[in-house]
Amino acid sequence: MGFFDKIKKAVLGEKKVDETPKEEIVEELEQSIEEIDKEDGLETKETVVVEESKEDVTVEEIIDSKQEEPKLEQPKEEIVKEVVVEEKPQDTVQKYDKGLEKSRRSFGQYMNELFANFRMVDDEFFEDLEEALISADVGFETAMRISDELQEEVKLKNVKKKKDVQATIIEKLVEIYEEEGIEENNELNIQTDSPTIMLFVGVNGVGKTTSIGKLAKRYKDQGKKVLLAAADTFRAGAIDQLVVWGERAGVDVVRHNAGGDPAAVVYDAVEKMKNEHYDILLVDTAGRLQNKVNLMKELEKMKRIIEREYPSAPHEVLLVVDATTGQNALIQAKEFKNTTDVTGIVLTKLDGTAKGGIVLAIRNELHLPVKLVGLGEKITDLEAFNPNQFVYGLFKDLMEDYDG
Ligand SMILES: Nc1nc2c(ncn2[C@@H]2O[C@H](COP(=O)(O)OP(=O)(O)OP(=O)(O)O)[C@@H](O)[C@H]2O)c(=O)[nH]1
Repeated sequence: MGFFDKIKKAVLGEKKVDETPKEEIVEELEQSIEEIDKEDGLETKETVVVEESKEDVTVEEIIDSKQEEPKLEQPKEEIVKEVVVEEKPQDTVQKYDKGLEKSRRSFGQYMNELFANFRMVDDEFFEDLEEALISADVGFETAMRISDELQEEVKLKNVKKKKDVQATIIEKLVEIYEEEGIEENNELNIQTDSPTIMLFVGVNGVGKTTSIGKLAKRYKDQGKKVLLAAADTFRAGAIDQLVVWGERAGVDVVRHNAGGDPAAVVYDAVEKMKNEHYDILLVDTAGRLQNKVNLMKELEKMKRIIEREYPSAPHEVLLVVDATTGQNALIQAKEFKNTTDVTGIVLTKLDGTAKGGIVLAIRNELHLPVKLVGLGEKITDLEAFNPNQFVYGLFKDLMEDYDG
């Protein structure tokens, strides 16, 4: 099996996943329902029409709307069930696929430009390659590493053909995720038999509150009792925003007034967690990097309060960074890593950027695991980071070109 086939298999499974676009699934669903309606002598047109304005309408939403319809009992439910079952496994693949579209396109473009005038693998080619990789936001160190490794490989295997050089580059990029000896656990450290507490840090506007809201919704849907703590007391807006996300997700929020002591919010939240038996506590903190000492002290104080009640907590300190800021995200991550014990990264707004290569830089230069990725603004658009899916989403077109 080819190198890229292995990745494809890991992402898509043995069988080729049906890549039917959601619109087509919906259309099929509508047609099936119409047929059943005709058999039943019902006119369904107006009830099954998908609202044009709802661009991102989910199959679940459509299904919900259909379940309200009268008289269509068993047969429609069966169709609906089928669609749900088929949709779920590829939903994540599609989200990665869509979320990484811009990055994939730009990466492909850099590679195409690089190889447009390819003649041979000489010094000039390696310089151009380094430039192309840096432009694709994989980071300076990563670009140099790939270039060095490629030079060795070229000598070792006498790689000359354009196609083989291209394949080797992608192979090297993918290998960054597969290095032995570097432990990377992309799973969130969720406790199964005791409460889980996670702190979220990151500068303003990166998507901290949104990510907390999305994660809260996910755990709530799994039947967990979730509590949020608005410990970013620096800005009144941040508190209000968390309250709004709490409402959206249907979970409780502990809040104080703006300007209060964040540690006092955490104290109240921990008490509430203990007394009312919450499963998960997500703490929104203020991430003011301009004052590192204060930030460190503030976080340490919060941790001490948490540890007093739950000695193994916090179970995660997640740094939220905005992928659209590219290299700035990397710099922020480096600074936070030096300031506090970050256990993982939440990389937001991947859908809005062509700088998806930043994941490779974070992986190669920081050795901090990316644990969650934001792939859109909807409450369901937060995904567990899956390296295979990421790599496939980023290099899919190139893999298909080179691996046949
Ligand atoms: N496209 C896209 N937008 C996102 C994503 N995550 C967050 N956003 C948007 O980013 C903006 C900022 O998000 P917030 O959650 O308010 O950021 P924050 O870090 O909490 O910022 P402060 O509240 O100012 O500290 C909002 O408009 C979000 O909708 C994502 O994954 N994709």
